[in-house]
Amino acid sequence: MSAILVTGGAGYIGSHVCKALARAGHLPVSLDNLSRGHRDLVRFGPLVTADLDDRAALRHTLAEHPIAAVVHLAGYTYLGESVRQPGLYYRNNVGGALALLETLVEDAAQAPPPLVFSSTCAVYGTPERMPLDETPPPAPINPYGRGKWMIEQMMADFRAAHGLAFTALRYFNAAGADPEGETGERHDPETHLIPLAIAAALGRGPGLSVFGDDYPTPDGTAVRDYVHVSDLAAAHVQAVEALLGGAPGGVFNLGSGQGASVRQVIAAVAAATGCPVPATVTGRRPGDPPVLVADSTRARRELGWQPARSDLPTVVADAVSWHRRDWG
Ligand SMILES: NC(=O)c1ccc[n+]([C@@H]2O[C@H](COP(=O)([O-])OP(=O)(O)OC[C@H]3O[C@@H](n4cnc5c(N)ncnc54)[C@H](O)[C@@H]3O)[C@@H](O)[C@H]2O)c1
Ligand SMILES: O=c1ccn([C@@H]2O[C@H](COP(=O)(O)OP(=O)(O)O[C@H]3O[C@H](CO)[C@@H](O)[C@H](O)[C@H]3O)[C@@H](O)[C@H]2O)c(=O)[nH]1
Repeated sequence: MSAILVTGGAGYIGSHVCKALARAGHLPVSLDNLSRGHRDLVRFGPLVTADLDDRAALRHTLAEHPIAAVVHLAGYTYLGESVRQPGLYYRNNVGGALALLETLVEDAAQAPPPLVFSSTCAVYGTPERMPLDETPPPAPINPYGRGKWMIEQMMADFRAAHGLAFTALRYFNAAGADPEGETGERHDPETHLIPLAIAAALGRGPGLSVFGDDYPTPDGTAVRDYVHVSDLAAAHVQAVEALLGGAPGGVFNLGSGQGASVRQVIAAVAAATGCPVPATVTGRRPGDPPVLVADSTRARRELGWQPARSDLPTVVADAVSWHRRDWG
């Protein structure tokens, strides 16, 4: 059994990655400062409660467990917040990643463990061609995306200087929840469309704000690619195992390949809950591109990735089941 360090393992995607790693016979060792994660979602291996910046805790964790690889998910994740508070994002996400990278390569006598990094389609900015493969040069339009692109470039520099092998997984919109109900999405505050639409439908939150209906899309609302979090988790296991097997690593877009507009998501939530979603159109959210849909051919071909639950009705149904349970 190999121990895999999972930063951000108490978070939404991280907890699903831990489950998938454990299922595949690995020991996920979560490192999370619990600033936005949840202790009770760490169910599949030990938790080290520490900040990425705490180099002593990182060193101790690396010494205590024979860490074969690292999955680096820890970070802040809100595009809108990053526009309002860029310093927070550069300090936590870029500064945190730098502390991690420097600690991983500290012991010059040993090859650093390979790293799988949570990147995002937000690195592409407002690309012209859809679906989107990995060829357009990154041109992020918000501090969150710019920070993720900086981290990808930092990892490439660490590869050149220190032999760090890495894979960057550029996720589109993570959504849904573990179909067995062991973990799911619990952001606080919640800003993501699907949980907010479910909360509005079930009377657990305010009516939904639709951020703009004047986009150049068929119904005027923004189009995104909602990919099931369990499918994302499976890709992490494949990426880790490829690196452990000596593969060179790479950059992969992870999405379902299907675009859904905000209005289509609202309709899917209404169908899954049997309740209408009260919604009002407000202005566009700064930093939001009109359309993002993935071409994940490279991940399918090189990692053998096969998304199984990423059709919108399944994504929404799994999210509804989780929230009904989690909200009690
Ligand atoms: N949710 C999405 O749709 C999406 C899409 C693309 C990329 N991502 C990336 O995936 C990763 C996970 O996203 P998520 O939705 O699970 O978010 P999340 O907030 O649920 O999880 C992030 C976790 O990181 C922890 N964390 C944050 N800063 C930390 C620090 N300095 N030290 C230690 N722990 C820290 C938080 O406590 C939290 O548990 C993030 O890097 C995010 O940018 C998410
Ligand atoms: O109350 C809301 C919330 C969202 N939206 C819209 O719904 C879409 C999806 O928004 P959201 O669920 O907030 O996700 P994103 O802002 O697209 O960001 C997610 O997806 C990105 C990749 O696309 C990741 O990088 C981020 O970490 C992750 O939070 C966007 O068009 C939003 O404008 C609304 O209309 N109303």
